[in-house]
Amino acid sequence: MTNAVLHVADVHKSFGGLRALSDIDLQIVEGTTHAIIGPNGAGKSTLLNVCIGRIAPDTGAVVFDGEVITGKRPHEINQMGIVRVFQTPEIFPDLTLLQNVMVPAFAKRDGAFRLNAFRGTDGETEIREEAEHWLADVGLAGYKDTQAASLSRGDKRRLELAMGLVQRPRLLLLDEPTAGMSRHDTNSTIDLLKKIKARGMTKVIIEHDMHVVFSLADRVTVLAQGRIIADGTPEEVRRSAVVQEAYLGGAH
Ligand SMILES: Nc1ncnc2c1ncn2[C@@H]1O[C@H](COP(=O)(O)OP(=O)(O)OP(=O)(O)O)[C@@H](O)[C@H]1O
Repeated sequence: MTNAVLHVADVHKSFGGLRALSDIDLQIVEGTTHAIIGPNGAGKSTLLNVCIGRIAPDTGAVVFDGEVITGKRPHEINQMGIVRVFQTPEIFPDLTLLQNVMVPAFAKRDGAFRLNAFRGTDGETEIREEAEHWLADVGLAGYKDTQAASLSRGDKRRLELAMGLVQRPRLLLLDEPTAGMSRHDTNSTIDLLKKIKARGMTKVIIEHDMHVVFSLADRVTVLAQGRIIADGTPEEVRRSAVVQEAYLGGAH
């Protein structure tokens, strides 16, 4: 048995007559960066949503740190240490960057964010310092009092990452971290994610950009039409005839 942090065990999910996930069995090993790739409609988002409790599988289970999490609510799974960032920008545009990072820090400590949390509470200094630390970590220390709405797309992603890191996740799920970014922003995001990778944090990345996948992943799982068609090192996957066929036959 491997030291899997997350085990997706024999998961199936249909939407009406459409089989979005079939026979999915996947292990995410502690300390690795594991990419999930596949053509449009392959089932990547559905799989991620099953892992964070937003979608219930028809059969099968998700086991996190030895505990079955299937059936738990998304916020419970989040509290256990699975943090998802990106895809939809989930920042607070009217708040400053510092306040944005303080919100999940409060939520992590208190189990929920209280509207009056910014007003002098016992832990505010500690939480402020924690938020400042993670803003600096993603390179945004100089903008802590700036309103989040004014950030560039790349910097919004950095902010989201800080909001995820402040929760000190056991497993970080990155949903298309470079979608819609310029090559320059993509490369600086890769550098940032490499820095986080060097600390040994376990990460799952859903990504279309192969440059990002091959720059970061230790292991790659390829989905097509709801099934795992390949799983291996980036080199093994790159050379796989089945994978090449799936991509040539698909939208990419
Ligand atoms: N809530 C839903 N109701 C019905 N069908 C759905 C639902 N969510 C996803 N699907 C379908 O399930 C299949 C898998 O979708 P999913 O979004 O998981 O794929 P994906 O690999 O993330 O695609 P993309 O790369 O385009 O985001 C698709 O055919 C999609 O249309």
